[in-house]
Amino acid sequence: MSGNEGPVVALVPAAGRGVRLGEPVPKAFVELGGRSMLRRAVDGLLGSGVVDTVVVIVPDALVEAARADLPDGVLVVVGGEERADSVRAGLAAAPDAALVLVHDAARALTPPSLIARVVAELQAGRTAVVPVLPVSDTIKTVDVLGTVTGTPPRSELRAVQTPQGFDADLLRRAYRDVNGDATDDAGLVERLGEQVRTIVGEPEAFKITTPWDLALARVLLGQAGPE
Ligand SMILES: Nc1ccn([C@@H]2O[C@H](COP(=O)(O)OP(=O)(O)OP(=O)(O)O)[C@@H](O)[C@H]2O)c(=O)n1
Ligand SMILES: C[C@](O)(CO)[C@H](O)COP(=O)(O)O
Repeated sequence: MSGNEGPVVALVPAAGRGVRLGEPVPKAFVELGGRSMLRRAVDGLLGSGVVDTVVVIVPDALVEAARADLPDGVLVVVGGEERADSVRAGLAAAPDAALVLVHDAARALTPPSLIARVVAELQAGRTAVVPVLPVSDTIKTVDVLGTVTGTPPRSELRAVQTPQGFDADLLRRAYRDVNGDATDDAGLVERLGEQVRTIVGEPEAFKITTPWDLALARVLLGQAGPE
C-alpha cells in the first residue's frame, strides 16, 4: 500500500433538525457543557492535529450563527434535505482534498485520538476506514408488523461511528456513481465494490440522537444528570 500525505479535509454534516432529540433548536446548535455540539465536534477535529481544513454543513438559516460560533478559517456551507445531500455539498466545497473525513456534529464527544487513528490508516494507504464497536445486544430483523424475520449472528455485527475516512477521489466517485440511499458514507463506497477497513471505535464517539443520549453526554461532562 502506498501512503497518501495530501491535504486532509474534514466535512461536518450539521444540517439535520434533530427531530428525535426534540430540542427547540437544530441539534448541532444545542448547548453541551458551555459549547454547541457543533463547536465541540469542530474543536475535536482541530485538536487532533491531523486535519488541515474543516467544512461544516448547516441549515440555510443558521449559516451566520455557525460562522459566529466557530473559529476563523472553518468553512460554512448550506446543507440539504438528507444527510447525503449535506455531505455532497461539503464535498463540493473541498476540491483540493486528498483525504476526506466525514464526521457527524452529533458525535460531539469524539476523542481527538480516534480522529488521528482514522487519518493514520488513510496515510498508510487504506482508502476507506470506519471506526466500529461490537454490539452487545442481540439484533433481530423484523417485518412491518414487528414480527421477527431473522437473527443475524452477533459476531458478524458492528455498530459504526464517525469520523469515516476516505481517499477523496474514491468518495467523490461513490457520491457521483452510486444510486440510492445509504445511511453512512462507507455504504456508498461498499456499493462500488471497494473494500472498507474497520478500526476499533470509542464509546465516547456515540451519536447524540435522543434526550437520553444528551443526558448521558452531560453526565459524562460532569454536569447535572438524572437524580
Ligand atoms: N439533512 C441532514 C440530516 C442530517 N445531517 C447531519 O448528519 C448527522 C447525523 O444525523 P442525525 O444524528 O440523524 O441528525 P438529525 O438528522 O438531525 O436527527 P433526526 O433524524 O432525529 O432529525 C448530524 O450531525 C446531522 O446534523 C445533515 O447534515 N443534513
Ligand atoms: C453515519 C452514521 O453516524 C454511522 O453510524 C449514521 O449512519 C448516521 O445515521 P443518521 O440516521 O443520519 O443519524
